[in-house]
Amino acid sequence: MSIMNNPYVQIRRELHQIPERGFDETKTQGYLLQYIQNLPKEHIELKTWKTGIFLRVQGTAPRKTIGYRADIDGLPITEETGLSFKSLHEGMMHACGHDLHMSIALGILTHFATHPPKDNLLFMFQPAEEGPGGALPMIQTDFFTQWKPDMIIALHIAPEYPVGTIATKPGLLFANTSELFIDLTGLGGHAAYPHQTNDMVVAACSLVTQLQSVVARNVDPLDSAVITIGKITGGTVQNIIAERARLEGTIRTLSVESMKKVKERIEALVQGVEIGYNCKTSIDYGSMYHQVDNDVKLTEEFMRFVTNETNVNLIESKEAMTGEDYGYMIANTPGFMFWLGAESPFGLHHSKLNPNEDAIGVAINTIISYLNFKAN
Ligand SMILES: CC(=O)N[C@@H](CCC[C@H](N)C(=O)O)C(=O)O
Repeated sequence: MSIMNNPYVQIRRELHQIPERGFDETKTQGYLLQYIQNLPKEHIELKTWKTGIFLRVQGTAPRKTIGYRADIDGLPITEETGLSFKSLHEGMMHACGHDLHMSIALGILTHFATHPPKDNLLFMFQPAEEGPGGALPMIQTDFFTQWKPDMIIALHIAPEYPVGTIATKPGLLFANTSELFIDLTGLGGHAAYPHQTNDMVVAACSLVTQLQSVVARNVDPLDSAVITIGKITGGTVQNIIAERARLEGTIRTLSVESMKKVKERIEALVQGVEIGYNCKTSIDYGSMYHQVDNDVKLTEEFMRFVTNETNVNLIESKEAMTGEDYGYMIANTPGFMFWLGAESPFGLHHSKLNPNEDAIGVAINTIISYLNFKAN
């Protein structure tokens, strides 16, 4: 397929305009179903699950099933790209490339719906990757058990790599994650009478600073961890001392042991704030994601395939502190994930992320070739 005539660029743009939050992707699911409706039906079977879709391409002489996963949700970010096809949903944006992930999956699916390989293919359009996580409940369904793949693959766009790059590694690729929500409740009051109150804005600010010491002083420097507080809310108006504050963040670690240790330290610091600022606190860890652990043999084989059989430039990447609930999909089924170069001066989760759409054709061609190699 020539990149110039790639219809999946237009599909990506249409999906880009309708970003929706996890498990709220009704328009997105409707768009995907309408597209699939127009594919030849002889070789495909479809089941919807919540806002996601399972779709099996029946192989001509199946010995196994190969899974392909694409995530479908957007993020609560106000888009600032100025693109003609920018988001039509106020305050929502496909700022993590899932619009590209879906259009690439449709491109691959369209090819195999008309040219089925010997083996079965299972396409999974998965909701809620950004949270609270759709992969784990999706693999716990009867649909997944019935059509169970023997291996699964997935990609994620990478704004930092040029188009034409694929980057991955055998073994650990993405971190363990845990969301983090901390609520602080004290005694509010008049801005001019701080001595009669317990100010939760001051307590929250102190806690944010203390949390950074966990990574700096409690985690082995040769291991890696991140604590990010992405949102702080507190108080009501400028001249009232805040009764409540809330921190919302995420924890990332490369090992399960570090996650446990980081949480213990966070709990100790929160307890300290409770005593020091005379307030009540609560911690909620929200959703947690299993690390993405690429199957060594399959990933090495894929890396050799990319090097020998395609015009794509392969890079052996390092681990990243990003999280992906796809990790659950390949925790008990062999599989791997790879980065797809989609150069953009602004990175993932940025309001100006503008991936290079030429990456769509590169991915469709490369994955079709790889699946032809594995499934025939
Ligand atoms: C690829 C990517 O950016 N994934 C997200 C996953 C977020 C999981 C969860 N909501 C959390 O924040 O812990 C990421 O932020 O890495």
